[in-house]
Amino acid sequence: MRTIDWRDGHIVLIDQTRLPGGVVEVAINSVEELVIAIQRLAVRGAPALGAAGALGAALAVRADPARLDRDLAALRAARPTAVNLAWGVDRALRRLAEGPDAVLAEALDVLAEDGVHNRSLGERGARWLTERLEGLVAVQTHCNAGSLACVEWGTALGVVRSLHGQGRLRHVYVDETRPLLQGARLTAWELTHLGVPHTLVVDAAGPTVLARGLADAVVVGADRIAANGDVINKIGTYPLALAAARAGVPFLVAAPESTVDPSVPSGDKVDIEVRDGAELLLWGGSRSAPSGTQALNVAFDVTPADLVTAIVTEDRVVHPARGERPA
Ligand SMILES: CSC[C@@H](O)[C@@H](O)C(=O)COP(=O)(O)O
Repeated sequence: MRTIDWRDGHIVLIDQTRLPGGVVEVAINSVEELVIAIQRLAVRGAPALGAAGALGAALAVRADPARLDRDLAALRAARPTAVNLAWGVDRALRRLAEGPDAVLAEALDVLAEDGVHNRSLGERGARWLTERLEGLVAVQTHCNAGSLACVEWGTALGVVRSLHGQGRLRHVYVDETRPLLQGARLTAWELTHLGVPHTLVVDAAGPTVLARGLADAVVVGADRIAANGDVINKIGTYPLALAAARAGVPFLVAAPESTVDPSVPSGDKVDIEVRDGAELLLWGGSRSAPSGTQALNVAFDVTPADLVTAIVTEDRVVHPARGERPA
């Protein structure tokens, strides 16, 4: 089942806020509804946001032409950090002159390519690891870069799935990924369904997992990759990269080419999303900090290129720590 798809003239998506409680599908009939779904993280993860952008553009061009510019601007701006969202909008609009059916066809191509690209980059990432590591491989990951973050298959979890398929995977350590628990709720849910052995740890334990030699590599996805190889991903990725360097284990980033943004020279130029402090201050509806406490809810961080051992995409491997640039 795809995370996001087009059915009977509208978008359907799995509401990720409802997992792991249950798989609940939501129908999206307008750009306005889609923007809300993106902002509340019902659909999330960079490649899935690319698909949402493309399908959202298809919805926009079928609606009232007087709203088109406003709808497209709202869609592009729904979340600022993952470059894939605006990329998906622009990709579908390439065929605007041919009419709404052509825009939809282009959007559906984006969805079809997602699974193909993810399988390819997953295999490339697994090969990169098995050429360097002996025996069974244990992986540490962060956030969710699985099929739920894409249309299907997954990026970092695509690497994990390839390793698992080859009988080369020992274990996956999953950071819970505060404050919205994409690791605990989504990655652990996916790995459970795949029959992949895994262990959940609090985010702060990630560096200790590496220091104790429990994981042989860190494998994560990305929301944006700057031209110099800086990697922008879920907050908490950068500490893992520091710990991986200290422990001498590779830090591997698995992402499609659509996540590379040649227009951004380095990570410090990327708009990092700051979300509502309530996500930190409330826990299951009750306060986790005294009333009046301020919260800074920074949703992403920048891992400098010199800590990124390799980036694998559907087309290539780039080694930023050796000075290679993705763009
Ligand atoms: C293949 S998904 C890569 C990233 O998008 C993922 O690691 C991530 O940081 C997602 O953040 P989210 O806030 O859940 O959209």
